Amino acid sequence: MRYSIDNWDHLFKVDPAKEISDEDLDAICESGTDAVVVGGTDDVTLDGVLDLLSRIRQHTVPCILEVSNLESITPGFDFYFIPMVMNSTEKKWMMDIHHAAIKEYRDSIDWDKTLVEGYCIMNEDAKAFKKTKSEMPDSEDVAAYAYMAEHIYHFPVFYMEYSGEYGDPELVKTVKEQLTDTKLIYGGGIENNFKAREMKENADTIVVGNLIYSDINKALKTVKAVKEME
Ligand SMILES: CC(C)=CCC/C(C)=C/CC/C(C)=C/CC/C(C)=C/CC/C(C)=C/CC/C(C)=C/CC/C(C)=C/COP(=O)(O)OP(=O)(O)O
Ligand SMILES: O=P(O)(O)OC[C@@H](O)CO
Ligand SMILES: [Mg+2]
Repeated sequence: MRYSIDNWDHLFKVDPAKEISDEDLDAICESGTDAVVVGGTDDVTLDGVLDLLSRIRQHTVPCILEVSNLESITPGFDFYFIPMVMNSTEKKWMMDIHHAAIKEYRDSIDWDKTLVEGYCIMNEDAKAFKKTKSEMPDSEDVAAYAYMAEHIYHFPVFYMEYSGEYGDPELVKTVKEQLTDTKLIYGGGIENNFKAREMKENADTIVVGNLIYSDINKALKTVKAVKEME
């Protein structure tokens, strides 16, 4: 089947490095979310990825691997998200690691199922920010990254990543205004229905991650909250 992000309002992101009960994972998969993303920053192993894949595969929800390292890439997902960290100070996270992956996997890649994400990480305390040695952009920088994502790199997705922290809705609005074809994903600190809706006002798609582990019932409610908009 060919999936498309064009109609995705809501994604859950589950972390292979974290424990999740069958009951909670089943509820996530049956919640009505548009897809379940498997991804994290630290301690992502092939075993952890395969464990989640086999459990999510018991449901019909589309299952996406957001690739975080070369060691945990595996076939079997409906879709692959490839992060490229635009505000990293190291070329590795925008070029070298992808170059290595292409050398290893180029014959296995189905580009119809692969989506490149221009990431801008905006929480200094996030593991991904530290790992990629990102530098904090100001509003003008973020808008310029978004514009570059669309017009220079032709990325299908620009991802405003506040992982662990709630971002600035006004900045999300400004960024959305830079984009025509490139889709805007917002993720970070969505911990209730209000925040889910506030970010979905301007982002094309919102991602709920940590709330799954801190308050599963609130996390599940965010699906209906954004699906009821419009
Ligand atoms: C066999 C097969 C099917 C092959 C196809 C595989 C495929 C499609 C390959 C494509 C080729 C390619 C170019 C791959 C690139 C692979 C790669 C290693 C990219 C680097 C990704 C990257 C920049 C990682 C750095 C960390 C990062 C930005 C992760 C994104 C996820 C993220 C920010 C999670 C949030 O963090 P979290 O862990 O949740 O934080 P907390 O724990 O604090 O909550
Ligand atoms: O974990 P939270 O803060 O919900 O962020 C979601 C996602 O953007 C993380 O990559
Ligand atoms: Mg997380």
